[in-house]
Amino acid sequence: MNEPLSRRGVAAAGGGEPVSSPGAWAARSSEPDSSPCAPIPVRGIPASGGEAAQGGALSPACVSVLSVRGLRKAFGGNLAVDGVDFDVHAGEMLALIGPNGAGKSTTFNMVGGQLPASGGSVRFRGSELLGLSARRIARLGVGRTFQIAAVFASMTVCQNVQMALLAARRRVYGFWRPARPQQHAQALELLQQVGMRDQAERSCSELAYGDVKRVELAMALAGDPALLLMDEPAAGMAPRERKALFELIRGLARARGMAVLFTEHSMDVVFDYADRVIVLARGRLIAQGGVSEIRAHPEVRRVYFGSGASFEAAGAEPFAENEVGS
Ligand SMILES: Nc1ncnc2c1ncn2[C@@H]1O[C@H](COP(=O)(O)OP(=O)(O)OP(=O)(O)O)[C@@H](O)[C@H]1O
Repeated sequence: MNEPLSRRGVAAAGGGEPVSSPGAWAARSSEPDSSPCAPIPVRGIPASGGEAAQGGALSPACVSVLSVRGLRKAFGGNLAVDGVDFDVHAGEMLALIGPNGAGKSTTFNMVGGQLPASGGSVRFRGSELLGLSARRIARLGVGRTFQIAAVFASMTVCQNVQMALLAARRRVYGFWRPARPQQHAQALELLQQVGMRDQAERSCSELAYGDVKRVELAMALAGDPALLLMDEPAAGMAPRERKALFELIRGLARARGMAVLFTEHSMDVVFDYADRVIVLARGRLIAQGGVSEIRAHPEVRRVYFGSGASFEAAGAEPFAENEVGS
């Protein structure tokens, strides 16, 4: 586990063979806003091409990092997640949206190992995740951030990232001192990537909320994840701040070839930053596709607005208008 902070190659689903380095991915992806992948057809939902997906075969860079099939979760008689299928690809920003109670958090928690599934399969780079602990899943290369950023307020920015590096390398706390110079340099490198290098020695308690979210992102990157799960990363942030955060996340996804699966209630960021969108309602996947397809999708509009309205009319903030989301 002493590998350098530079990114790992991305391993193929099923085989574990590195097929794409981030450098190679960046070279192929000269258009930073273009989606890396065409959609994969999944059970029950036609794979009508996303904007960047028109016209043919999948790009060689389009490696499925996560494959979810038939995922289910029952809470007693309530089927919170009901046979959900989707893929997330290297370098891709995939948004998981849906009204309150749709099953987004439940899905996230099953993928991240916080919640046992009732059925189905979650394969990460070919390995089954269901049944593994959250810690084990993290060590396989699945990073996670939470709605409420989890940092130690009493520690400096750099110390927080050093702790995350130690945890990622399975070092016990007693190794803190000997490991410190190396961890410090690596922490600074990560902080550079999230634009927080110049605040490394500040206490986290002094930071603006947007900066705390950047620190949390640097901590999630300490495990060098091939997949990052972000549960409402921009919750509680002002529009300008959340756009800046999503610019950063998308840049990191592209540069590292890192797949990002995120939930978000702010439709402006979903529509601006997602390569593809999957939509849950009452535990079922009702649509998947590119942003413009999802905006125009009759079933999606129906679950968000009833009938008649549109995302455009609601100013891309349907939940605020309709009080069906947080
Ligand atoms: N621990 C639990 N025990 C029982 N029912 C639960 C539990 N967690 C979630 N549920 C139920 O599962 C369904 C899906 O909830 P979930 O939190 O996944 O939805 P969500 O899409 O994340 O909603 P929100 O946007 O409000 O966060 C809801 O009906 C919810 O009441």
